[in-house]
Amino acid sequence: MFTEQLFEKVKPIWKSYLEHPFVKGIGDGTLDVDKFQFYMQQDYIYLIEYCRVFALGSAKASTLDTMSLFSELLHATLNGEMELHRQYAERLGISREELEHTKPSATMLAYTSYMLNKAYQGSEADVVACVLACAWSYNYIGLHLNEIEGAADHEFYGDWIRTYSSPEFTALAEKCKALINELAEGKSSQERQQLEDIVLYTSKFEYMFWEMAYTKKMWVTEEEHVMNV
Ligand SMILES: Cc1ncc(CN)c(N)n1
Repeated sequence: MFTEQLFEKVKPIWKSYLEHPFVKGIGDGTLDVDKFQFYMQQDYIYLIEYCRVFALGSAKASTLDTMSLFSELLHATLNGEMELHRQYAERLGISREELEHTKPSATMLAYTSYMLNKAYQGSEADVVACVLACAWSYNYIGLHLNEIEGAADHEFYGDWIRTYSSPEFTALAEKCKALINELAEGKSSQERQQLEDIVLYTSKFEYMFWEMAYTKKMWVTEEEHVMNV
């Protein structure tokens, strides 16, 4: 199956997520809350753009089943996953306004711009390739962290782990996998390579996102500009 081949390609990158201090910190509950807050705000505005990618998928869908799946993913992200962020924001004393108007970091903007560009230019299969690493790798991380004794019961990070390891989130990731397997069938090796490239690039962006969150990196600082003149 196409997703099995894809997994072999992205495995080293995805394994590095599990070793990343941000992800490990969620798993053992030691992550600094200010880093999580930074992540959660960037992730909220990431998800707004991610929803637009699903909408493009619906517009490009060649069957009603595919159109329906993209609209299901859009609905689940807007009203399910983003509700997790809204609840964390409330716990952290961040208003809805502030959350929605978070200033974008360079990595968040680069990642979402890449997905939107590919989704606008490409086919419905390219759109699924754009969202695949997002849905599947979060489920992969959620399921791994859920195996750590007591992690899902952590009073702060437990909600995050329970969301991404939930049967509902797992089912959505599985639907994305099934759709790309269906769409990849009958495609030329060049077209399959194109899909694989999108999944590889988005997987690399996922790592950069964890790193951005851990270092709370927005943009190159004034000092760095000065040093490089
Ligand atoms: C950056 C990122 N990638 C993926 C997901 C899971 N939808 C997310 N919330 N944020």
